Amino acid sequence: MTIAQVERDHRASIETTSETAPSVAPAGLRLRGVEKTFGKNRVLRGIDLFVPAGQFLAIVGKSGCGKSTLLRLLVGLDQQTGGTIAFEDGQGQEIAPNSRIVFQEPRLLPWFDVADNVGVGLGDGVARADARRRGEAALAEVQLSDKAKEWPSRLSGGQRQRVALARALVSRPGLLALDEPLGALDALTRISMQALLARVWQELGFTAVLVTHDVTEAVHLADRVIVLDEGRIIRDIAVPQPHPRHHGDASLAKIEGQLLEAILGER
Ligand SMILES: Nc1ncnc2c1ncn2[C@@H]1O[C@H](COP(=O)(O)OP(=O)(O)OP(=O)(O)O)[C@@H](O)[C@H]1O
Repeated sequence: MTIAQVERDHRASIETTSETAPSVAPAGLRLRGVEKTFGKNRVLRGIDLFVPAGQFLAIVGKSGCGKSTLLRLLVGLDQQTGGTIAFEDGQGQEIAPNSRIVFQEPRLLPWFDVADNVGVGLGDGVARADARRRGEAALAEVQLSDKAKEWPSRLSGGQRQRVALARALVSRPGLLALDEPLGALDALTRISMQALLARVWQELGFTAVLVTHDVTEAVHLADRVIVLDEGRIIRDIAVPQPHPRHHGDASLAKIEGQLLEAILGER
């Protein structure tokens, strides 16, 4: 990978769709008839969806059903070919959201230490010392203060992903999009990262949209799960259980079963 590619990917992960000052208001989402085609490939087919401000939504579905495409539209990394996407605060007033995305790969800059990697999540226009100070504060939120002066190459995969999460959180996003953020981690690290994600979501109150292949992860984290199939929403299931949730909980297992049936087309 060239330096230019690393910088481009990194920029994508800190890019904001907002043209105004960053907002801390959680962003509700309202999608009407959203379509996305690539050439002749109609990937999203008329998505209608309302996500209240502050909700934790998970999107599951078979490989290639359009999950990542939908997520990229939500954070403005790509444009829909039809329909509308609007954002609103908890009172229903339209807002320009401060959106961030975390990818499966942390996409850290190898020539910056950990605190500076987090600080660049604030974008241009923030003094380096201020960005570093706020970066250190965000590192505390992901319990990584002791690694502030470390190089990314010296961290474990789970620690790197916590840095990527801190870089997304440092600007206090109203919408946090998560594209398989735990997909490359081992099972135990995944479980501790799930607990961390649930905690920061509860503490900071942003709207979260998680794309995952793992229905156990979806029901463990989200308070609502939608199933995409060939670019359409075919199931929309609430997960009302309070946090913290426990792996092995029977009521969560039942919802998992319903989701798997929907994904596998058994009903
Ligand atoms: N930039 C692009 N150009 C052309 N086709 C694309 C592009 N991005 C996605 N697609 C196509 O859109 C479809 C959906 O892709 P997407 O990545 O959204 O699926 P997904 O559900 O996230 O899959 P996975 O679970 O395997 O990551 C696929 O057929 C893919 O080839």
